[in-house]
This record gives sequence, structure tokens and C-alpha cells, in this order.
Amino acid sequence: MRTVDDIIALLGGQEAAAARCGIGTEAVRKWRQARAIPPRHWPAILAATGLALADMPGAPESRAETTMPDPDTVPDGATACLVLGDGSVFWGRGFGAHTAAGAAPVAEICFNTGMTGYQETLTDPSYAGQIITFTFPHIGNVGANPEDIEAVTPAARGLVVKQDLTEPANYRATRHLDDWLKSFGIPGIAGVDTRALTIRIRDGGPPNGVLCFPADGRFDLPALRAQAAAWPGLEGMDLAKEVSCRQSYHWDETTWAWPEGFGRQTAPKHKVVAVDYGAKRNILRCLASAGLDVMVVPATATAEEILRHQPDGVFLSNGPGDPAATGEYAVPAIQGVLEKRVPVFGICLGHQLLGLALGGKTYKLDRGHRGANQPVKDLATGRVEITSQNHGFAVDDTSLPETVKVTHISLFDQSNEGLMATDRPAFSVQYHPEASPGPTDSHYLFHRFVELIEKHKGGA
Ligand SMILES: NC(=O)CC[C@H](N)C(=O)O
Repeated sequence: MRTVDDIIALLGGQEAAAARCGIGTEAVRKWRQARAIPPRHWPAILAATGLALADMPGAPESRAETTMPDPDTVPDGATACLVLGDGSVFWGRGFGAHTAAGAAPVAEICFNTGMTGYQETLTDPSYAGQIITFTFPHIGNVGANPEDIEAVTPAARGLVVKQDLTEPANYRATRHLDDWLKSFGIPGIAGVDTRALTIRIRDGGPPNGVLCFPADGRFDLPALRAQAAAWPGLEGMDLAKEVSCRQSYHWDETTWAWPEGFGRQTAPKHKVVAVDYGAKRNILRCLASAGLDVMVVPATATAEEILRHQPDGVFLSNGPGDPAATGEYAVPAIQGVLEKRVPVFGICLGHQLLGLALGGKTYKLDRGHRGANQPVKDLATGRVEITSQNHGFAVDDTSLPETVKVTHISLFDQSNEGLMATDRPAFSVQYHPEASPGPTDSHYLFHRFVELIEKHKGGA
């Protein structure tokens, strides 16, 4: 690494440096004071001097990390690796559970940009079949607790982080994240250049990969490469059946509030059946808090089985995998419910399945949306909501029949984020109004569902 003065001298002095970077001499004086050069000026300096990025004063130390693409020899300090389907290898330090010989988890590698809620994210059943790269560095900072879970068992197959797990410092923490992961057999890898991995996912689509953290420190790279390459990918994969409940059950827990914690529902007004394709608990809590008596039924429930409960409304949950594959059993059931004109509300996978049931198509996004700061526009009001999202598939707007209106779009890529039927009481959103983790801008949708039920009950 060069000093600021070295660089200024190489550029020909303060005035020449300013001219070559297109800035004032005052700015160059500030470089001297700060002993660092802001990264936005680096490209001009590199072009003018032929120096390397690592020569820049203030270049982050991360360049010295163990992560290196592609080496077949295990670098010093590396105890785990992430092997992608194209054969490339990210080395790092393992944490959580060791992977058994020949049984390292293989999955789609996605990234999540959320700055909070890693425990909710890891337990969101929609992450089945995925290894999550967290772009936020402080994973582990609030430990783990028995409340911030979206399902009892984490669905994600592994996690990739840059920094070693942060020590827990939160009054609600009952365990270290490392311990919690071990107890569920989930491996993690730290020391990975998650920015490089994220850019790769963003530019090339989500790769398949294997996360290997062997207890004996032995890596069979050819076998891991073959395993990653052979995995068929999420397209065409129905995973909802795997994470859904086996039997129907009643739900009455309401949302968390400080200092009481979770509540219990009293005197619900309307009865809904929630079809569990991999439902997050906080969705069920939001339904219960909105005054709905919730009966949860398995993903494979038929229209007849759903309607047998005589619901005032039917809720279609989030869930993992490809909606088109799940639709094989879900679509006929949803169509049966729609035929009876029972009000329907869907979230995420439930939204995609409603789209299919109404005659639309779904497709795999080049870039999935996963994080807690995704802007969505409500086309009716023009209002922008900051939303929590986690999806890799989407409803194709252009495939929807005239009786279906697009209600919301993503302001990141204009893809579909919501729809409503104009000839039946049914609507849905691609994002997660229940948050957990994330902002609560969209909680109003649960009340919209109640209003739709009440309108319908009133004979509308
Ligand atoms: N959160 C969800 O319900 C995800 C839906 C679907 N599995 C997708 O990835 O698009």
C-alpha cells in the first residue's frame, strides 16, 4: 500500500493530482489530512499511474482474507469451502455444524441484503433448498432465542458470511448463533468475500453450490464439484410439500409487542383457512391479530377439504420452490375455492399460485429479491412501501387475463408485486407484509383481507 504523499508525488504534485482527478486542490489537501483517498477517486488514479487497487491508501484489509477463487490447495486457515456448479471454490472458516462425509448440503446460492433478522430469515421455510449469503457483516450480534423463529426448524441449508460470527449482545439472546446452528445440523462459512459472491449471483444468476465443512479437514474437490454440477436447481422443484404441516391445526398466537411478548387471540370475528405451503409464523400471527380465527391445513389439501371448514376467507401462504411445480396440486384446490367465491388472500408463493390459478404464468427471475428494503409501488394510490421480500420466481404480468389487475410493482426491476381479480374476491402480494424481519409499511393488507371478508359476508 502507498501513502497519500507517494500517490500525490506520482501524479506530479497537488495541482496536477487535482487536475488529473477532475477535483479541486482543496480536495487533495484533505486527502493529505485524512491520510486516505476516497474510493471514488481511485479509478482516475489507477488510470493515471498504473498502480494496483491494493496500492491505494485506505484500501480495505479484506484483500488479505482467506477467500480465493479456484485454488485446489487448501489455503492456510481455511476449514470450509463453498464449491459452485461451475467448479469455482470459495475458501473460508467453517462454523455451525460440520458436514458429514459425502453429505455436504447442495442448494441454490442466494443472497439476502437485510440488516436485521438473520434468525427469522434462516427459519423462513421459503428458504428450503437454498444456502443464504448474508451481505450484512454482523451476523450473530443478537445471538439466537426461541421466539424469533418463523418455523421450528431452519429451512436454509447453510449460510455464507464475511466476518466471523459476531458475539451475541442482546438481552433476549439465550444462545450463541453457532450453538443454535450446530443443534440443527446447519453449516456456515465465514471469511468469504461476500461482495464478490453477491456480484457474481447478481450478474450471472444464482448458482448451485455445495457447502463443505468437514470435521477431518479433508476436501474431495472433484466430488464436491460433481455434486454441485449435478444438482438440478430450483426450477421445476416442488418443496412446499416437504415443509408443510402434516396435519391441520388451529393457530391463535398474536404478534409480538414489548414488553408482553406474543399474545393470545380473544374473540376472533371471522374464520379463515390458511393453506400452509411453508407458512411463516408471523403471517399466522398477523392473521390472528387482525381478528381472524385461523385453521392451518396442509399444502396438499383439496378444495373440498378446505371448504369443509366453512371458511369466511382462504389464505395462501408463502413457501419454497418453483410455483409452477407446486401448482400441480395447489392450482386445482385454489380454483375450487375461487369458484365458490370465497375471499382469497395470498402472500409470495401464495401470490404466485393465485396468479397461476387465475390463468397467469410464473417465471424465474434473473435476480431474486431478498432483503428488508425493497421498494414497491401501489399502482392505485402511487404510494411506495418499503417491503421485506424473499422470492426468486415472479408472476408474468403479460400472461394475466383481462379479469386480473396488476396492483403493485417492484421499483427495482418493475416486476409484478401484487394482483387482484376483478370478477372474484381475490388479491395477493409478492412481498411479505408480515415483515419479520423487515419494515411494517404493508401491515394494512391484513386489514384489507378482513374488509374483503366483511364485504363478502355482507352479500357483496
Ligand atoms: N417467500 C416465498 O414464498 C418464495 C416463493 C417462491 N419459492 C420464490 O422463490 O419465488
